[in-house]
Amino acid sequence: MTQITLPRPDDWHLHLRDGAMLEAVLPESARHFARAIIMPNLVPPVVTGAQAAAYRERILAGLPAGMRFTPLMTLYLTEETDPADVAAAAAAGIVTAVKLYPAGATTNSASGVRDFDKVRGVLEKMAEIGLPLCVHGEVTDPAVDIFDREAVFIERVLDPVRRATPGLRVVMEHITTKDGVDYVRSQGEDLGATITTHHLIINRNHILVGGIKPHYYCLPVAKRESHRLALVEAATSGEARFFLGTDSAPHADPAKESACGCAGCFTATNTMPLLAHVFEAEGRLANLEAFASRNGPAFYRLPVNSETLTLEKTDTATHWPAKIFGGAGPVTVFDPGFPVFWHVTP
Ligand SMILES: NC(=O)N[C@@H](CC(=O)O)C(=O)O
Ligand SMILES: [Zn+2]
Ligand SMILES: [Zn+2]
Repeated sequence: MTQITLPRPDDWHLHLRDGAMLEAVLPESARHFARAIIMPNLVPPVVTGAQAAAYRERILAGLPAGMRFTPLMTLYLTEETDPADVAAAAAAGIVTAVKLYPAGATTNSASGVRDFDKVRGVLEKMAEIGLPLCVHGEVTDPAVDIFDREAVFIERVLDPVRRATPGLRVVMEHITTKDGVDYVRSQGEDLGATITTHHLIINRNHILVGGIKPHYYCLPVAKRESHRLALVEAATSGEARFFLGTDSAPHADPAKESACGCAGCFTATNTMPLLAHVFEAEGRLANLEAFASRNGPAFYRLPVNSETLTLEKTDTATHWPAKIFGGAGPVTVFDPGFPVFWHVTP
């Protein structure tokens, strides 16, 4: 038996949704993670400080008795966002970051940004107060191939926006390419990146070979194997600017198993055992602590959690429920497609 104990991990990119879905998925995250950056892409989106405060209350109210979990709230950046509201929400401790969705890039992103000149005032205010911008980094130009959208976003949008706003602290969310890894490494300390669990495990073949697998479909879509390998190398390197953001994104099964299925993988339940597997396979288990517990707080200028989490490896494969059930319908838990021998100790 092998064991590893880490400071309790955090999830720096999480979709908790609302209502019945929130109630079903919240314990799955709270069981292992101390804090999470909560994505604001509800319908309608969380755009003001008051809405973020109300959403935080709904999350805390949904937490089962005996569980501790701190939701770190974000605001959904729109072309109408008021810099003063953002600054007030940050000063009051209501929001930890602002989220940029290019309009139409992903699930519930219709209110996102089309014209970056319209958000210049907000970005400048954020640079001034040190509030991070979390970015869904894909262009939405229909002429750009879906597998190239991250690389093109870096060149056409991200790099120009960062140059135009010196001091802006940016997290490239859920990077999926070697281009993303290389860009982060080429830049200074004001740029970080989250990497998801599933992008360390699947490539585009997993989605498309032998029949289409809707539960492996997420955005940004998984890329070819060479990109997955670059992500694994970066995540397991221990380097400070790469940290865990699961992007666990629940959709009820009928919405995924459909002629037009939703994007999102649900990994809240089994992320920590899966990461232990991936890091051990690289001979880098010792760096799991950096990736899951230390680098995120360092970037967000928050303390590392004082509580711990222990993972244990046994001779028998770990089993998770294939689905979790709640009022919003069944949600399929991400299946890595190979046996995993790690579990989180109770
Ligand atoms: N990752 C996804 O595939 N889906 C996310 C949105 C997002 O993070 O882009 C969702 O909200 O369902
Ligand atoms: Zn996204
Ligand atoms: Zn997401």
